[in-house]
Amino acid sequence: MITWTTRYDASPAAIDGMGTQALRDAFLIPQIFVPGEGRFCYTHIDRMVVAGIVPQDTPIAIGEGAAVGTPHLFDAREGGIANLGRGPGTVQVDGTAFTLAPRDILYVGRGAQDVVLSSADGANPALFYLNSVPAGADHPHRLIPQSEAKPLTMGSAEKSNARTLRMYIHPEVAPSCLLLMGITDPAPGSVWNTMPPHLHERRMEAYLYFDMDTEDRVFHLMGRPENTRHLVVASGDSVLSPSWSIHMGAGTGPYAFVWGMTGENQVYRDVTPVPVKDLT
Ligand SMILES: O=C(O)C(=O)C[C@H](O)C(=O)CO
Repeated sequence: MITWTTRYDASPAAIDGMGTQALRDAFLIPQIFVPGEGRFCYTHIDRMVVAGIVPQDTPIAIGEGAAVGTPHLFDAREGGIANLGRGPGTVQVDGTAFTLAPRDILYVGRGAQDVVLSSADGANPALFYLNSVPAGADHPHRLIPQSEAKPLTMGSAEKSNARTLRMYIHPEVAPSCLLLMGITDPAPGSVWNTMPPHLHERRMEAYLYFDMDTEDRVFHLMGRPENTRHLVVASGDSVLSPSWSIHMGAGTGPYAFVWGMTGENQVYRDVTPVPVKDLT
């Protein structure tokens, strides 16, 4: 079964009037992985589609495009599909099979029609996570194993923010039209991600937190630098970060997250860092 929800964009001023639930309804996509289902969210934030797909014994086809107004989902879009489960899974794109080990990402180029996802073992299913954005150019489908991603080490243990960020869909690794996608792992004992917090006015971003203990939470910070809010996030929750919002988070235990971006450019360092002392 595939279900779709929608999120409209919100302005920086809108968060002034939002209580906790309104904030969550606008910026959080809760529990995206449901066994046997595909949960899709059409966001009006740069029209990114965010989805979790968990095939068990039956493959799940996601190529149909009614929800985006084209015959097929990828007629005018590209996408990245990460396997965040513990077991392998396969994505068939127009008859070509790509097998994704845990932490591999498949780039699906514009024009794909039949896209069918399956798990090798329904009892230990692949957890497929999709970011899809409008595309104006064709790039070939490409499997990016974790070993081919470009790692960047950032932060320090002294500041509790040492972490490894791996770029998968990025011009230096696997070209795309405007999608960027990667996975960040805080080092053991480090809790903070995305330090220093920053804005990138020319790109939106979606986070998907995963590999967390059921008891743990990440406190994800968002909002304008002078007007911050927080979202309490569990494993399998996705957070939408409009271009006007800072983003950073701290976890109560180990976690990882997938980041996906789109917008005007693919310049990862086109960001405006905000010193922590300037946040209020
Ligand atoms: O921990 C980090 O730093 C990140 O992963 C940063 C994200 O990639 C990001 O926010 C990019 O703008």
